[in-house]
Amino acid sequence: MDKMLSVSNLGKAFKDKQVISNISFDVHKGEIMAILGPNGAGKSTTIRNIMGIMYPDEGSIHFQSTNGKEIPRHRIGYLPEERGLYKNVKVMDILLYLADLKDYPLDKARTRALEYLKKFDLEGKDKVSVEELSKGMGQKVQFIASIIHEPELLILDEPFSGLDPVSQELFKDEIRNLAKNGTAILLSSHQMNLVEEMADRLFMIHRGKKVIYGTMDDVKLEYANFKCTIHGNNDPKQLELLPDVQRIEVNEGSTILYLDKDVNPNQWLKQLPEDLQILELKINRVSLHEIFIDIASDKNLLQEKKAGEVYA
Ligand SMILES: Nc1ncnc2c1ncn2[C@@H]1O[C@H](COP(=O)(O)OP(=O)(O)OP(=O)(O)O)[C@@H](O)[C@H]1O
Repeated sequence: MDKMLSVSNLGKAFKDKQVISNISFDVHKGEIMAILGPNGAGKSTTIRNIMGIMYPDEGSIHFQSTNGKEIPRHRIGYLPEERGLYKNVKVMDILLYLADLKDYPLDKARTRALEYLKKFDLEGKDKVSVEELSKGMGQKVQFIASIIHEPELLILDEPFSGLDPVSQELFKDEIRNLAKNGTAILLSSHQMNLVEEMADRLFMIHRGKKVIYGTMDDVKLEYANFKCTIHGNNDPKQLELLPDVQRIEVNEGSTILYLDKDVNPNQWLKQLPEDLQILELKINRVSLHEIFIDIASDKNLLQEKKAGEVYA
């Protein structure tokens, strides 16, 4: 697959504080690559360095188009984390102004703007000034601004934050469409369910360092171990001592047993003691959300893996 963006060994410090180090990943044509991590992990700093809003202390950033040449800046789209458009300007005027800055033909931009406003339930808002829009509407207009010029590479910093579920679906569909049509997409998010549904690959960052990098399938296979939820009145100590149990979580009337990697659930179930009270039992894989929480809270789901050693 064509690499459109390569980030190599990026490092950045603010005063004495190292905020990101050794960050390396690629984004390919037609893929959705997610960068995720807890608050303060370094996602926006990484993106701002890529966008040239600040300069890295170490490492390099390389944009490459499918024709082998560097992607010119005007072929990149960017939705910054800080939302905000000029307030007393009409929606169409701002979209055309931003398209013009990207050297995009104005007649095409006008047609695309009207199409997208319709698609995002903002039909007729082209003549309204930005200050009259709700927060979500403003976010939609800013999203349109980031794609109006048909970018080859699109970078979206927290595109879903503050959106209602219907608008989230609209954004999701459009982002998928863009990827299907060949746009390389890098998005940051901490909404795991959305990332799990959409991303082809992901890069998880924690305290400025890589903890996971790979395809969604690889990540699930590697980290999404099985967990077994048992409803019943049982002694947590007995459950904790069962084979292949990494750790347990005791809730009211039920216990979740997090199992080791590579456990075969059929065989594991066969060796449960007969005196265990089972009112209900469920086996499923941990979600990306749980993997994320474990990493963010330094629990031991990844204890066998040292951060940064997982994928090249
Ligand atoms: N301009 C700056 N000066 C000093 N420290 C900064 C600056 N920008 C970011 N930081 C620090 O860098 C760290 C990473 O911040 P960053 O905004 O990249 O995190 P993030 O992963 O995007 O977080 P969030 O999900 O909360 O937006 C934080 O500790 C933050 O305080």
